[in-house]
Amino acid sequence: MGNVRVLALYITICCIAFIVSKVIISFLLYQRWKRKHSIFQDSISVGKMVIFRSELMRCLTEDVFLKKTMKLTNKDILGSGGYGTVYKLTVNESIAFAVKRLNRGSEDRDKGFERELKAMGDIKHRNIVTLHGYFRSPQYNLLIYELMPNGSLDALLHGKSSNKTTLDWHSRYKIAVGAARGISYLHHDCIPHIIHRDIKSSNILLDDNMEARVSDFGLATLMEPDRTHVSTIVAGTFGYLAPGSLSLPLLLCVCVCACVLHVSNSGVLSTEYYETGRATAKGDVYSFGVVLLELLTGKRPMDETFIEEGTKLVTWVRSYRTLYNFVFLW
Ligand SMILES: Nc1ncnc2c1ncn2[C@@H]1O[C@H](COP(=O)(O)OP(=O)(O)OP(=O)(O)O)[C@@H](O)[C@H]1O
Repeated sequence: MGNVRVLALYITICCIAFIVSKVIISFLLYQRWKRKHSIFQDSISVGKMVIFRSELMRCLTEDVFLKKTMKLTNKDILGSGGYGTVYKLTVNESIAFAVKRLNRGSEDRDKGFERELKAMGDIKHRNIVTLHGYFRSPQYNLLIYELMPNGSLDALLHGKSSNKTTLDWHSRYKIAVGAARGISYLHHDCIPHIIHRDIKSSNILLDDNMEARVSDFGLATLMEPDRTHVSTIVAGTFGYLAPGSLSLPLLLCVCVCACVLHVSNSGVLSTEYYETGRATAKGDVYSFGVVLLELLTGKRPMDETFIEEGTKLVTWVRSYRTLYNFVFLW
């Protein structure tokens, strides 16, 4: 009888040891999986957080922000660009933000971060994405933006067919006018004036009313009102950069731009950013003209078919204009 009891005891101990070891192994594997999937593997508790005062930001204390940020995973990625990755940070069922992470270490990224802060700190305009605050730590710079639920114009026009929405002409017109108002505000009403330098469809985001909002001020340059240009190294996105002179197809768009942005056509014609490295407000107007062509044609400025044919959107539209001139004006 005594032997049976001892055997039972052994079996019980073995079972308990087996279960405990399984629990410990599962816990360690889970920790490893979590570390692999979490974006912020190192603690980011050391850093300085600045929140610009607004009603909405009352719910976001530094503690809540850091806790939620540490839990971000790849599933929360909204998109990524040349300077960093943007995540959706959900605070509660009704409040969410877009957090842009810029890794520190590269001088370029640090400069981009400072530019965004300088340019965006005080801007409140219905056609510009609001910057709510930022967090600066030794490893990362984080920018906290208003979340744009309808993504970017680029994704709407050229995204995967599954999530592509067809834009009617009224929506396209509304987006064009909204973006023009945002750019006009940067050029004329901000002191110092702001030259965006990277106007393109992926930097035009859409709010819940499909209203256009200009975003991404990582290349923005500040300019005193009495100056006409700022000399910089040429940066921006190929296909949107102003060349030595304005090509004909943009004339149509420029008429619209000129009306809304109060820039004279002759001014736009003398844009020379690509050749001289002089950033001017007119360079933004040229890039905006390319966005208008994108809205009108639904084609990317550097569409694959264009590259195959050794052309680009601007030149392609020009060929149609030449045809139009030939048929109707000759
Ligand atoms: N406030 C926001 N709300 C919702 N989505 C956003 C927001 N900001 C950015 N995004 C998404 O994240 C993507 C990446 O944005 P980001 O500004 O980092 O790069 P980009 O403008 O696409 O490219 P690049 O930085 O190379 O010019 C955007 O295309 C957009 O889809």
